[in-house]
Amino acid sequence: MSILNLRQCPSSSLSLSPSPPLLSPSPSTAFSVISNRRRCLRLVTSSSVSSVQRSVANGSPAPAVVVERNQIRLGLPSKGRMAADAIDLLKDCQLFVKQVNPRQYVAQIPQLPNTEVWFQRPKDIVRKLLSGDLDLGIVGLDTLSEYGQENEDLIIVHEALNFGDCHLSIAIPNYGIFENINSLKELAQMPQWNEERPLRLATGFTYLGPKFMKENGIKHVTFSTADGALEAAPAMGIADAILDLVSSGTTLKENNLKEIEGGVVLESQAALVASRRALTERKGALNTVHEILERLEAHLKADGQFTVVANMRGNSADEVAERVLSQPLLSGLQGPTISPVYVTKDGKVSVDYYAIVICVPKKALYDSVKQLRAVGGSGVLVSPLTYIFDEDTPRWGQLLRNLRV
Ligand SMILES: Nc1ncnc2c1ncn2[C@@H]1O[C@H](COP(=O)(O)OP(=O)(O)OP(=O)(O)O)[C@@H](O)[C@H]1O
Ligand SMILES: O=P(O)(O)OC[C@H]1O[C@H](OP(=O)(O)OP(=O)(O)O)[C@H](O)[C@@H]1O
Repeated sequence: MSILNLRQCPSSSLSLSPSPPLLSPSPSTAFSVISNRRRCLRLVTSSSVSSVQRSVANGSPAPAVVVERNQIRLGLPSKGRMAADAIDLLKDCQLFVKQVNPRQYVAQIPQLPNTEVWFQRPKDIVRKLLSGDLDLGIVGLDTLSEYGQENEDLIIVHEALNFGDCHLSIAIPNYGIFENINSLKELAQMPQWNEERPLRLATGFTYLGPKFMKENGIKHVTFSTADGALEAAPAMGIADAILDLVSSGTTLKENNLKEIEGGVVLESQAALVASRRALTERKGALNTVHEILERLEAHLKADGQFTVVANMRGNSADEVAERVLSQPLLSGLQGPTISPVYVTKDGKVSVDYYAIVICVPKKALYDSVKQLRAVGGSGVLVSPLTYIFDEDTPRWGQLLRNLRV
């Protein structure tokens, strides 16, 4: 599919140039017509290397100015394993993405009236953040690192959105000459690899792969690339090893491959990313990112916690507090809330016991209940927490320092 984006452009400023090949030996057929003026003709094709990617590869900043428009643009994965989770996460933050139909690539979030959602492939979200066509995006850290190539215009606003967990890792066969090889060091030292016969690594990560091997001093290595099913490459005799994403590890196991010590290039999960230029120059972008960040943090923080309410007999709130705080899992977020429970006895209002309210991490729930019981807690009620809004989000302060605003 190709999109013709027509803006007026002086013909003298047009340039038509074939893109240089990256790692792939086949010459790219991508052409871009670009201008350094704001009014220009841009031809966007689905070919492998776009003008944006070329500018990333050259390390040069994308547009010199922020393109004028009124809406803040948030890029979300259009399909694949991240798409539904990204929408669900926003929904959990009370940000409802309204898409008229699934084939429409633009949507609205009524709660953020100045923001448009654009559905894009993850790698295109990164490219469009760099070109200035998107301001914010949700992508995996792996995609960000591969296509962002450490470009300083990309800022990670929230690095742990709690979905899309995986890691990028080298894997080798668990048979033949690799049977006793269990680390990157051992792999590098195998006598089989030399200038004439280097280690052949198949990967879709054509930026991160060579960078990682270089950083680890592995010289005798060549790279090949494919769009999927890389795990088949060693058995087919096309590669000696692969570098690919792993989550459950099932695909590796089913293809008689194993990971090796020191072979993890990066850990990844979904992240909220922004264009530095958009945050500093686009009106309203910083406010929007603040709101999204606050909602995300409040939801994600609450997601790992339960509210626990229990009753406890005692002579005073202070005495109950001492008992509760003697237990390591019962201090809550800031400390327990302890309130008197009023009862009527013989016509008189009195306080025999206290209600304790604390937040406990979900994974420590049962141990916390045991500790509560151990100090006299009874009638324990547990309910999920929806949001925890702190006074300020540490990531917001970090972002402002990063932007130096
Ligand atoms: N087991 C996994 N394998 C691949 N990606 C995973 C896995 N687990 C989580 N992810 C995340 O999902 C992203 C891949 O999503 P998806 O498969 O939709 O896109 P893609 O393959 O990058 O897209 P495209 O089809 O446009 O090339 C990865 O970049 C990573 O962040
Ligand atoms: O560790 P696992 O849970 O088994 O997941 C890892 C596999 O998932 C991804 O492939 P995907 O399903 O996207 O298909 P692809 O190979 O066609 O990209 C990735 O490229 C691995 O092949």
